[in-house]
Amino acid sequence: MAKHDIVPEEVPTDDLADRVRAGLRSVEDPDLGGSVLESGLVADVSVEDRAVRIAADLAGFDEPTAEDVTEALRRKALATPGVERATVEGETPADAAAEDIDGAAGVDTVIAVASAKGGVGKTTVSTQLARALAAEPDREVGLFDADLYGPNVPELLDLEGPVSADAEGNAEPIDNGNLTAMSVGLIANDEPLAWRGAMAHEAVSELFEDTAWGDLDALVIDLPPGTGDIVLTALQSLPIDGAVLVSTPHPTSVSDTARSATLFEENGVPLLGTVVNMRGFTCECGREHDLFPEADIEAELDQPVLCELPFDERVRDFGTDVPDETAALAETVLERLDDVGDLSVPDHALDLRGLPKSIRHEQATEEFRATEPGEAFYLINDHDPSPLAAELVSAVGREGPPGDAFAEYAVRRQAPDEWVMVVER
Ligand SMILES: Nc1ncnc2c1ncn2[C@@H]1O[C@H](COP(=O)(O)OP(=O)(O)OP(=O)(O)O)[C@@H](O)[C@H]1O
Repeated sequence: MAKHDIVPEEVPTDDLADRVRAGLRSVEDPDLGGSVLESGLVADVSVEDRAVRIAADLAGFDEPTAEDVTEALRRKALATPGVERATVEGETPADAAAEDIDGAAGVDTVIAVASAKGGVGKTTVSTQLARALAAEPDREVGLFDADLYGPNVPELLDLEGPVSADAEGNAEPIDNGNLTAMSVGLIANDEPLAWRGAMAHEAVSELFEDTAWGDLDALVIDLPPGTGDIVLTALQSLPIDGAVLVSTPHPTSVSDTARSATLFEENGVPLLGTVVNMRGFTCECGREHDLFPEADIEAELDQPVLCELPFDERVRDFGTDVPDETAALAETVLERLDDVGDLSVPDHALDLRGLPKSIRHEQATEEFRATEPGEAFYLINDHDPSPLAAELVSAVGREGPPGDAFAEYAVRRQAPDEWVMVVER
């Protein structure tokens, strides 16, 4: 007889949760001794449709110990009559660290501006975009100049140090009227080369996090050019909601931009589109000239062109004026952010973070198999869960890439340590 046959059809979930808790009482906390319930290792037990979820604080254990504790908790839960499935979810070191106050905690939306090549107008676009966003009176906007080797934002915005620290020791951004800004150039004075070296790539994310941004609606980051270590670390560690790429219409700039686009996609940062800078110019007689009339950049990069900016020598003298093209760019960027916005994650999503890596795949496939056909399965992980999707395909006897095998399949990085995957079973 299957064990769930010996309990009534409808088991009140509170009773079942109590019975699971009673069973867990005999599992010992390997660190503090005594029961995992008394020691606080098990923070919560919840039940839905005979499926048990145990929230456990495994952050302080090494991998093998966390694995043993997880297995012991699952076995005990599954041994409780009426329980069909048991999942253990761990509080991650990242959850614990989230309690630390981070200078960027009050920032709603982070937009990165990047280019594969130097000199294509990335800083120009970043500052204009930030100014255009800040032109809306109710919107608080910041600009972070992460370009270690050519921090030009202080010059463009006419910013000067010194940078002072607030009571928590975080750097105060410089107030530029309607914008607040921080630049590695303000910290490194005239010696940006001093940032070179093994730790340079970490310096960008440290300065970002150690800046007291306050409550901002939007923060624009001017990334360094290229696809090197600094950009990669910034992509992986900063909470970027979407990226704007800047390219000129020149074929080499476009093909380099395609490489940047791949890097962003591989790191789960949504691409908002491309700004094509210096597309053409208007001569004194008033005629417009397109320098590369054949270039179909939208098709080549397979992503939207957000706007095309002409070559305009007045570009450095706009000051706080917002040209029509950049005002429209800001609106398009906000619309695109809505399009690529975070997936809304239900409470019952399977959170694999904090669990020993060796059991994550098993838990995910088990839970996915138990999902009703046609229902959406949500999974949260601390790194890209895409490789797991192939296992889900075969777990339910399907074939092909996940995008073809399932009616709905999406992976989104909501925060540096929060990747969400949704798959329709
Ligand atoms: N649309 C434009 N029309 C005319 N000049 C422009 C335009 N966009 C940028 N420029 C000029 O081109 C130069 C490079 O621009 P910018 O500093 O914005 O590029 P970048 O990509 O940030 O460069 P890097 O990161 O390599 O320092 C600047 O002198 C800038 O004033």
